[in-house]
Amino acid sequence: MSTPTGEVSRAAAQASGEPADAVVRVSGLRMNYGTAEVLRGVGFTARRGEVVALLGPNGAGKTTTIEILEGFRKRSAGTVDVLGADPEHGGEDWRARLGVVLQTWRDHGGWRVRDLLVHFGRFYAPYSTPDRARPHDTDALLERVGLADQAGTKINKLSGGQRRRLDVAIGVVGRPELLFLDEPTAGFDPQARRSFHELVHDIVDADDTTVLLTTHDLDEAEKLADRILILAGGTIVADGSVEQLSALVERESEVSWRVGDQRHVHVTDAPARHIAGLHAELGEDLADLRVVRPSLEDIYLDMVARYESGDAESAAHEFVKEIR
Ligand SMILES: Nc1ncnc2c1ncn2[C@@H]1O[C@H](COP(=O)(O)OP(=O)(O)OP(=O)(O)O)[C@@H](O)[C@H]1O
Repeated sequence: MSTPTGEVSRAAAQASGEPADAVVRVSGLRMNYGTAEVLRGVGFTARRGEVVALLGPNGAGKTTTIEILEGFRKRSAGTVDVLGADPEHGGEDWRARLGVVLQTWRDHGGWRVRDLLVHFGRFYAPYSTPDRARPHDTDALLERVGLADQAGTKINKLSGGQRRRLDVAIGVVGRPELLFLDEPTAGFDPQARRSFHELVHDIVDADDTTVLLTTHDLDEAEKLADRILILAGGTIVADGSVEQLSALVERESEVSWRVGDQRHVHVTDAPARHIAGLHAELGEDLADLRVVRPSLEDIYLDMVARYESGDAESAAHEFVKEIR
């Protein structure tokens, strides 16, 4: 699908059933570190304005995937298209359309907040277009991320939460079409996490930005993302909204009850009907009735536990069985 310059034909992509407004297209992506096969055929797309979470256990290959998409890491095989180019051949003009929220800046502690944003913003000015004036107006951006009062503060005097807000401001100062967030709220308390999520939504909605974030936390993926991709065993083992993925796992419930001393168990996709039948049949003899529906989280956490005990391949395999 790629031409020698890395451009991908939109017609070819549409013919293959991919969305026309895809900003990221990945297929058959493989990555080996020496003899270790970390990615074994990863494929997904992300559309314009979509917030996509790449979720998976420690060491599943999330950071590797986004580093390949950012053009920071050379893949072993597969096709990758990001904003119409192969990241391995993306030039400065391509890079200017991306935003990356890195872990907190430590090198610029003596800089003042506003000066640093102006400094980074200058890089984007030559890439301004009629549709997207670059960079963001500095004061408007400071206002939006809640740092207007800290404009003249030195970075080493900011609190942890304020620094993270500055990280986001730096990531979006060039008004990116695609923003990468690698484990954006690792180590946050619940309150800081919630306010960070609101900030990301606010910023990306305003510019219809596509966001690709990594996390190992299902709750974070659910709060931030329109769509979740679960990476395990080197491939994407599930792809959908939380509702879609939950619906897949909630098909089968386990109904258990007791009659006298005897306990009974029945697995069904229609628990209400089964319970009504039991009630009609057993009346007052029906005791200790329980319905257990495994949630997406139960199944995900089981998979992570198995994965982290060293059984990555069977963890991924069992997970796929559970949700199909
Ligand atoms: N430069 C490298 N050289 C060799 N192996 C690497 C390198 N970078 C990552 N790995 C290995 O590749 C695997 C995937 O790592 P990666 O950081 O992409 O996973 P991750 O899903 O982002 O993990 P985490 O959630 O812990 O950050 C791990 O086993 C890691 O040890």
